[in-house]
Amino acid sequence: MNRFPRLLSYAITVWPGLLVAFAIAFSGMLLELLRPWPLKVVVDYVLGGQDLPGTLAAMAAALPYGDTTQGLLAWTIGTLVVITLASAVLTYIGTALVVKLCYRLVHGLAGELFAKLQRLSLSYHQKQAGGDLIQRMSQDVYCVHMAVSAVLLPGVISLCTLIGMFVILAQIDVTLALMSMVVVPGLAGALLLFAGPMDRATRRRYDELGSFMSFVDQAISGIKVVQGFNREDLLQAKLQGYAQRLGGAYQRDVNIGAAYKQVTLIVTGLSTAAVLGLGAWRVIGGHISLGDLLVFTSYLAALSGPIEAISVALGAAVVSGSQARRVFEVLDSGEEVPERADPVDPPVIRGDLQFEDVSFCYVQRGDEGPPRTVLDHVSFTASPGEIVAIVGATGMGKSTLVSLISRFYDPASGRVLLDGHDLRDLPLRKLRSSVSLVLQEPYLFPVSIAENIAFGVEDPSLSQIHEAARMACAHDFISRLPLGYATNLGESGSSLSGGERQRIAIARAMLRPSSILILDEPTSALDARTEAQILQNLAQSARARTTFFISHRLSTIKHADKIIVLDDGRLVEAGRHEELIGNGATYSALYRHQELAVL
Ligand SMILES: Nc1ncnc2c1ncn2[C@@H]1O[C@H](COP(=O)(O)OP(=O)(O)OP(=O)(O)O)[C@@H](O)[C@H]1O
Repeated sequence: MNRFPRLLSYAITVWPGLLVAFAIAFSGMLLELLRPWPLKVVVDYVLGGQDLPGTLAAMAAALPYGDTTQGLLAWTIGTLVVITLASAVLTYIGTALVVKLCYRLVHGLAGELFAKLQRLSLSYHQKQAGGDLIQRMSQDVYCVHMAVSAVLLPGVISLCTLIGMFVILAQIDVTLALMSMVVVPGLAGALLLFAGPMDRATRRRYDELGSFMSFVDQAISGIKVVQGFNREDLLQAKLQGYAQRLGGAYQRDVNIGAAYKQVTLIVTGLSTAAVLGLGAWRVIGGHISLGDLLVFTSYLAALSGPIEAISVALGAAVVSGSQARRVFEVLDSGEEVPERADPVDPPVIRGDLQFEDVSFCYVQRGDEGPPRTVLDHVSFTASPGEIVAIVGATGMGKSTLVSLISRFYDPASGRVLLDGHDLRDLPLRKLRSSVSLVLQEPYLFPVSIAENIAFGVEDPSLSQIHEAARMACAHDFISRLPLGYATNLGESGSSLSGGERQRIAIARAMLRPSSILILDEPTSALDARTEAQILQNLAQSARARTTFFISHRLSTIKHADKIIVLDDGRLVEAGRHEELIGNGATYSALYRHQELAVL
């Protein structure tokens, strides 16, 4: 669907409020149309001494002192004051209502965008800059506000005002009225000329703003590295570059908008001058009265209002359409993890996993060359109650392997089966709710410790949270904090040490009653004693689950039920510690190497 009509389809969702807003705006428009008439009454009938025409004479006679010159003047001025006041009140109420409706639409669109972002695959998020997505979420969603408040309402009302004025002007003088409409094709031509450049300039401006935001976001997130390496100057210089590009795009956008506005003003001004000249000529020729010309010229002056509003609305339609494109790009992105329309939905998930000839490569961007195989025909099984350790040198595909279990990615070939079902046939929510994760870089939210531990579970009790923390050897250090479990963590838990963050992440995983537990180097920042204690607790709780444990410290995984050894994406060995040592191959070489390193 075209961007602008699609934006307007959101407006329909608040149609009762919009109808009221239109009704208020129409009333305001009618008042505006009435505004010049008291002028004619004063000039022609009060000052000019002409007789009031039939209806007006009857109305005046019905009013106290309406049939006297002073009375008529007082009533006419009174009417003008009432029109002015009523117009102001209606404008205020209308504006407040439109703002309320528009914010509802903006929040709705932002909510839809956020929901979509949460569903989009990891591959999508790895390609997108976070700052740019924030820009789309926080700024570009206002396109729907602009579409309603700056395009739809003023556009329709101004068009009706224009038509109303034309009808009235035509009654005074058809030739002049037609002449005053010469402005319309002039404005249409200006829009045709400017729509393309305005669209491109707006798009570039918001794209540059997104890049700027992303740069600032990354610089602030990496502030420790920046300060530690004394690279503030480098980032400052880079910021200047981003700011300059943004400034250039901003100026171009504003300049094109200003040029469009000036061209529309010139078109309006020229047509007004022509009509004024012709009008004066027709008064001289005796075709219309001086009062008629006054009414006509005040309509003509008033005409510039709706005409300008229409040209502004058309410009706003282009700008909101450009912003909408950035929102719809995300909404229309098909990079969600695909789900079957009729998934298999087993009542319970036991955690029986089977990798069947699985190969995988990350999708590369166009400029990154051909995809590299990260997992190469990997096959193995893991049963409930088993602790499966995955080992191998760095970059061999260990994290990638476990990320297939949560369906962060799908295999390029082969299958991963859970309880006999291909993961792609299971409902995604069900699959993910049966998996508990501790990621290599534990992410903590800037909320309390208790909320962080409780993240994966609906309303756990405090004692359950404490128990999970005890299992993760985190209870003691949390209890020593002045605010204990209520301690609020900074961004990404920056107020804690690396080992403390890891233990909170482990507690979060422990609390979740899932049939699969994935621990990706969960204890790399812990001392040997704490690590041993956590592993012991884990071994006790692991009896009911299938546990995957990735570690570079082979001493920690000696007691695993199965050890899988990856080498350059291939599964080269699998078995218990003693068997693999006996094989004298990759694992035993790695193990011997680490033993020597300890000595
Ligand atoms: N999102 C990604 N896009 C492209 N390549 C990736 C991506 N993530 C990982 N890789 C590449 O895939 C390979 C395997 O990475 P993976 O993280 O699975 O290794 P690993 O064995 O867990 O390493 P480590 O022990 O260092 O954590 C690496 O060469 C890595 O560079």
